[in-house]
Amino acid sequence: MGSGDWSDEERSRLRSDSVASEIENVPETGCLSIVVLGASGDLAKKKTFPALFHLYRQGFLPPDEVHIFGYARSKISDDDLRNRIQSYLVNDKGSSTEQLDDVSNFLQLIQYLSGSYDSEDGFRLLDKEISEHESSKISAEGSSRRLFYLALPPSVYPSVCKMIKTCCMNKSNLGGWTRIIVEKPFGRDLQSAEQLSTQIGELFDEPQIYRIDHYLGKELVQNMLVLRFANRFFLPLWNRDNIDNVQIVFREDFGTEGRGGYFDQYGIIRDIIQNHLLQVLCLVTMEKPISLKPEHIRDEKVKVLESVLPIRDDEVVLGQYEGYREDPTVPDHSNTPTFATIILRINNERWEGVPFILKAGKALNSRKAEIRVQLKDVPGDIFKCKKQGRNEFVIRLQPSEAIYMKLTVKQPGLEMSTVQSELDLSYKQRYQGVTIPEAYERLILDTIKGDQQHFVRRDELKASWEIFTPLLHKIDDGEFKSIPYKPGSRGPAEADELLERAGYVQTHGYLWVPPTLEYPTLQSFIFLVCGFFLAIYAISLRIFP
Ligand SMILES: NC(=O)C1=CN([C@@H]2O[C@H](COP(=O)(O)OP(=O)(O)OC[C@H]3O[C@@H](n4cnc5c(N)ncnc54)[C@H](OP(=O)(O)O)[C@@H]3O)[C@@H](O)[C@H]2O)C=CC1
Ligand SMILES: O=C1O[C@H](COP(=O)(O)O)[C@@H](O)[C@H](O)[C@H]1O
Repeated sequence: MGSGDWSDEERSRLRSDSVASEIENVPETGCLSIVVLGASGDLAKKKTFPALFHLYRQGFLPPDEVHIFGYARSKISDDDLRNRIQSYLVNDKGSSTEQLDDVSNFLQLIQYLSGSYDSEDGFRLLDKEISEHESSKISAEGSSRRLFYLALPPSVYPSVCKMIKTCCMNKSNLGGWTRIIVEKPFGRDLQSAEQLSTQIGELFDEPQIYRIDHYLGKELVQNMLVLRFANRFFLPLWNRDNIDNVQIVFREDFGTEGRGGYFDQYGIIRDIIQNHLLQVLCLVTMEKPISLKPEHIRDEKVKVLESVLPIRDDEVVLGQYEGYREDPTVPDHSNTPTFATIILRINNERWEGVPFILKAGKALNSRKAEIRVQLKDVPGDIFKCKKQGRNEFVIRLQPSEAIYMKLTVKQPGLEMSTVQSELDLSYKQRYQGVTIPEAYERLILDTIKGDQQHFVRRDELKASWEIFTPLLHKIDDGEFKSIPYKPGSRGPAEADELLERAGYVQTHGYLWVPPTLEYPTLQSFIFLVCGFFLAIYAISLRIFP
C-alpha cells in the first residue's frame, strides 16, 4: 500500500490480509526494540514506562530479547531518565525487595538518547544503537522487531514518522517488523486528521499504524462485546423497543492540573468525547461482527459511526469551571469547554429515537466513568413501581469496576410492597486476588503481537471527526458559549435539564454503594472477639464452677 489514499480496495485487502499476516505468520520471538519518543514527557513517565514495567514483570518482555530506548530533545542522561521514571514504578504503600530488584533490573534495560524530531542526526544515532543491540542479541531463529511509541504532541508526528521511515526501519534481511503507536488527539478536526492520516499513510501501511485509544484497553470496555453477544439475556432487549436512553459518562474530580496549555488548544470534546466516549458508544451500539477478527469488528464500528445524525445545537451544553483561566498558560478570555453534554442519535433500525447522552467534565464532584442503559417503563404497572425508578443496566468502568442491574423486587417481609435493588457483579468482590491489567499494558502487548482489534482504523477515525467537526468549528468561532460552573459541582444545571428533556428519569432515594471486603472482615473480627470471650467464660466456669 504505502500511499496516502484510503480506497475501498485497500480496505478490503486489509480485511483479508492483515489478520493473517500480522498475527499468524509473523515470528513473535527474537530481538525487540521499543523506542519511546517523547520519553521526557508526562505520558511516558506516568503511563508508557509503567506499562512496559508491568509487562516486564509478567515475563512478556524477556531481558535477553528486549531493549528499551527513550528519545527526546531534553539533554538528560540515562540515569536522569531512570530516576524520573522510578517513582512511578514503585508501590506507594511500599515495595518488597523482590519488586525493588525488578525495578532496578528493568531500569537497566532503558537507554536514553537525545535528538531533535526533524533532523536525521538523532535518528541515525538511534538506528545505530538499535542495530548494535540487535546484532548483540540476534539468534538464528530470531528476527528484529522495532516498536516506536510516539508519546508526543501530534504536531510532530509527520516529521517523526518521516525520520523513522528514512533512518530507523527494521532491516529486512533480519526479518520481523516495524510498527508505530500514535496517541490521541489525532488531529483537531476532520480536515487536519485526514491530512495527518495521509502524511503518515504515505510512509507506513495501515497494519503498521496503531492509533491508540486507551479506553479500548480498559477491562470493562473490553467486556462490552462479550456481555452483548455472549448472553441471551441482552440479545432481545438491546434495541429501541426496550431501551429509553443511554448515558456514557466521564467525570474527573480534578482540573487540568498543569496541562492547561495543552488542554486549552483541544477542550473536553477533543480530549475525551470524540475518542474515548465515542469508542465506548461504538461497542454499545454496533451490530454483531461476523467474527472477532479486527477488521470485522472495525467494519461494524464504522457502520454505526456513519449512521450518527448531525448534532443538534439544542442538544449540547458546554461548561467551563471557575478558576480554569487562572492557569497562566490559559488565555484570559478562553471559551474552551472543560465540560460537555452532547446527545447523539443513531439513524438505524435498532436505535432510531434513542438518545445517547455523552457527558464529560473536569473538576466535578466525583471521579468515575460509566455506561448507564436505562430501560423503558413496564407497561401496565400493577405494582405502582414506576415512581420508584426504572430498570437500569450499569457498567462502571472505573473506579470500582462493576456491572450491576437496578431492578424492582419485593420488599422482604409480610407485606407486598416493592423496592429498588440490584444484581451486582463487583469485580473486587467477585475476583479477589485478580489484578486487572492497566489499559496501556494490554494495548502495548497487543501491538507487539500485531493485534489491531483494540486500535482505531483510519476510516473509523474519519467517521468520528465527521460527527464532531461542525460543532467544534462553531465553538472555535465563538458561536457556542461555555457556561461557568463551580469546581466540585455536577457541572452546569442546564446539563441536567437537557438530560431530563432527553427522557432520563433519575431514581430518587436509591444509591448503589460498591460493596467492600471490609464488612465480612469486620464481621469475622466480631465473631472472633465474641468467641474469645465465650471461651474465657466457658473455661472460667470449669475452673470456678
Ligand atoms: N499525559 C497524559 O495523561 C495523556 C497524554 N496523551 C497524549 O500523549 C501525547 C503526549 O502527551 P504528554 O506526554 O502529556 O505531552 P508532553 O507535553 O509532556 O510532551 C511529551 C514530550 O514531547 C516533547 N514536546 C513537548 N512539546 C513539544 C513541541 N511543541 N514540539 C516538539 N516536542 C515537544 C517534550 O520533550 P522534549 O522537549 O524533551 O523533546 C515532552 O517531554 C499527546 O499526544 C497527548 O495528547 C494521551 C492520553 C493521556
Ligand atoms: O486521555 C485522557 O485521559 C485521561 C483520563 O484517563 P483515565 O484512564 O484516568 O480515565 C484524562 O485525564 C486526560 O485529560 C485525557 O487526555
